[in-house]
Amino acid sequence: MSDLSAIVSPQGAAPAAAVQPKRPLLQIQGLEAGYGDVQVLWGVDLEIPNGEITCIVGSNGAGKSTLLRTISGMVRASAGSIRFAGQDMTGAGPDRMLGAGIAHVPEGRRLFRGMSIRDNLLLGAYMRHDSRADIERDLEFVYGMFPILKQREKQDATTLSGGEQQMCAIGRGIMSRPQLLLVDELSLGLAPRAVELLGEALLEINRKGLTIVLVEQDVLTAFDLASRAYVIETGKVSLSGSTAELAADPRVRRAYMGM
Ligand SMILES: Nc1ncnc2c1ncn2[C@@H]1O[C@H](COP(=O)(O)OP(=O)(O)OP(=O)(O)O)[C@@H](O)[C@H]1O
Repeated sequence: MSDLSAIVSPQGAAPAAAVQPKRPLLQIQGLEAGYGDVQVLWGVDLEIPNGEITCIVGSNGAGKSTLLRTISGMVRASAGSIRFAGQDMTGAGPDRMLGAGIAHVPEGRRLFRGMSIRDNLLLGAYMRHDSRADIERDLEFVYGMFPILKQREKQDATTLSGGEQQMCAIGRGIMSRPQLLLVDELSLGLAPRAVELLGEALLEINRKGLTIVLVEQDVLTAFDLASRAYVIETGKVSLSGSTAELAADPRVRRAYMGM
């Protein structure tokens, strides 16, 4: 496998080993956002520590995907602030967010039909200005992580199984050399074995220094992977803490873990 410190440190930032685990990479304050006249997020405060996996859980329609879309600039905030890697990014659109180091793996994967796996992966690198050799090296890193993608690289990406499409979508995110990877619904519609493989891959890239925010309906999967969690209810943060604390909280167990 190639050296991921190069992938997760796009602007010459400190390599993984030097990352301070508790320093917030992303800070959100009073975030409000929605679609037209429909407000979805109501004053969300969030801190994502550098080097960790943080999960966001909550019921259907709570606003989890909207929160990720607002962080990656696809939905514009109507109030509040977004600070990423020490810079004020409030109001930035998707290209600026991606350029700053935020990659978004959207719900439903959204791979491009009629395009090969390789070309879908290369699309993730479209904002990069570094050499072809660097991009090829990162492609080999993704192929090392998910060998099935290499074996099928010329195949139309949308003919892959759901789990393989999720690998391709995560790989496309990694191809932008992010500092922060947002993953919306890792496990939705996938077989348990696929979820296990994808979870192992996320843990591995996190161990190499990549900070991850995971939106996940399956709270047990989310708590297995993440060290911290936020619970979102009707567009507001209702609870937050370590996943160990929240997994022991009767409110979380009753509402989200069926216990
Ligand atoms: N593109 C859109 N246009 C208008 N309303 C939207 C749009 N996307 C989401 N919504 C609405 O915003 C609210 C929050 O949706 P969102 O997808 O963020 O929730 P979620 O917590 O991710 O839920 P789910 O797990 O069901 O996707 C819902 O009421 C939803 O109908």
